[in-house]
Amino acid sequence: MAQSVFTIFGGTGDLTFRKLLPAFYNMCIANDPQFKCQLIIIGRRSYSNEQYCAIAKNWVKKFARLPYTEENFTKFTQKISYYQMDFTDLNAYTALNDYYSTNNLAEHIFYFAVAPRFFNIIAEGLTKVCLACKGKVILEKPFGENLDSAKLLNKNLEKFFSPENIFRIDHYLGKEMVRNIQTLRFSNPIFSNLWNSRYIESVQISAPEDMGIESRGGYYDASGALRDMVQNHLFQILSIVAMEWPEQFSSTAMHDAQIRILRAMRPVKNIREALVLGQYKGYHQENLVKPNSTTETYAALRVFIDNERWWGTPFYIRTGKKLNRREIKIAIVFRPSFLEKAPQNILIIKVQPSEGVYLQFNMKKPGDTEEITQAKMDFCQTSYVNRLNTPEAYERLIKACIDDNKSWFSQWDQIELSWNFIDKLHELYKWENLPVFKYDANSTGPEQADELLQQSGHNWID
Ligand SMILES: NC(=O)C1=CN([C@@H]2O[C@H](COP(=O)(O)OP(=O)(O)OC[C@H]3O[C@@H](n4cnc5c(N)ncnc54)[C@H](OP(=O)(O)O)[C@@H]3O)[C@@H](O)[C@H]2O)C=CC1
Ligand SMILES: O=C1O[C@H](COP(=O)(O)O)[C@@H](O)[C@H](O)[C@H]1O
Repeated sequence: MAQSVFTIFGGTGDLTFRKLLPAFYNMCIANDPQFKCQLIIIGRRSYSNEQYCAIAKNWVKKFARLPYTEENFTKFTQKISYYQMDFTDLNAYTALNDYYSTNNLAEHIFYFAVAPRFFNIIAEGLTKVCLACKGKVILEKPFGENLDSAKLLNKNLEKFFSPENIFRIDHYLGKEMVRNIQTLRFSNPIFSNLWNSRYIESVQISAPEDMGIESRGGYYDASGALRDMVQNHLFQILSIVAMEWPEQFSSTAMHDAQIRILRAMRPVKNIREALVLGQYKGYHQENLVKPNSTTETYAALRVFIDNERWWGTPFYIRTGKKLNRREIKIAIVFRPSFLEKAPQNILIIKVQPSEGVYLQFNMKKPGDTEEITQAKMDFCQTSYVNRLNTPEAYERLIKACIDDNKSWFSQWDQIELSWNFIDKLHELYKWENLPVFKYDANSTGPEQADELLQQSGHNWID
């Protein structure tokens, strides 16, 4: 197999250090003869290769799935070339093209690991790179900053890259337990028969993070939690949890099933009952954040899906920065039993940090009593040994791109529908002049997010 040349724009950014380099390290040292790559890292800072690799080393040590060894890291650094350039300078691309020719680099995969406002300019610059239009491009989420910019971006990118070479990545679609949702749902009649509003009271998708925005103020302050997490990752999860049986596990069938859910999302009328935004205290002191910024670092929302299966069952979504924990989980809360004292059954799909499934049901307390107690069955599929063998999301998706497999990449119509929904939420929130509530770092977020559920007699499952 030919060697793929990955050019990573945004090579000094958080995504590259935290996720991409550790993923490439894993793939490079995994001894897969099929995997051959070269990494051209684009950054505007003045680093030698050695300096760049010395910084990368600490990130790889901390985040790579496979064990760090000096020998392996040295092997990995042989694949890395740091290339200094300001990617907004259109003249700089001629020199980049010369660099590719001198070093005989073809089979390009361009990775746009940058804020979406830079996608256009990089694509324009690449028109000066002879082989670029034959290459593939991986675009990070969010694709655009709103519906209008996403449409324009789509049009412009398709002028340059052919549609089959455009890979819109959403790394949540590479996560093991997100991939598992459909198997869990459809291959288990004990779940599939109950997977509807008759039996399910609410669905809760939670993705709290303990980190703040770290060094990403430049990107994050223009984005916020709804654009950064909900429009893409969490709506993808919602549509997989809610979709109908896709008839086959083919990518087109699944994509169509997801699209039907996004179309059925009920437009919000009363924003006060649907959305709570928050911002952690101290956010204004973060680097590159505008003074008085009202960007939300927390979002909680309630969504309804207007179809027969989900009529009347709310889907709650919450995510935020600087909260008291980092996890992703999907809680399916079943309707109460006719026995008043029996707590509700709950099924939790644990996506991270541990992967597994948790089921809560009722038993008789042992002994001479009729009291009810909860049985908590916790299946954990992450053990240390297993983790070493589970390809991480980015590894999977990067390999899929090399193989031209688009099954688990976002499609344009999904992006369009979810932007449409998110834009309206933003507009309504602004129109009603609703506050962005302050919350303490290390907390569960603003208390107004609890009230969002309490209005329907529900509570977040923690
Ligand atoms: N961080 C994460 O965990 C994830 C991020 N993403 C997505 O990845 C994208 C980037 O995010 P993230 O890495 O966090 O953002 P950062 O702000 O950390 O990184 C942005 C990068 O762009 C570079 N850059 C900006 N302007 C220029 C320029 N003119 N010339 C050259 N380089 C430039 C920055 O360089 P410099 O260092 O010099 O400022 C930096 O390397 C976003 O779309 C985000 O949604 C997706 C999944 C996960
Ligand atoms: O896309 C993004 O994802 C990360 C969270 O990813 P995870 O795999 O660690 O759950 C988030 O921190 C970042 O803000 C966002 O851009």
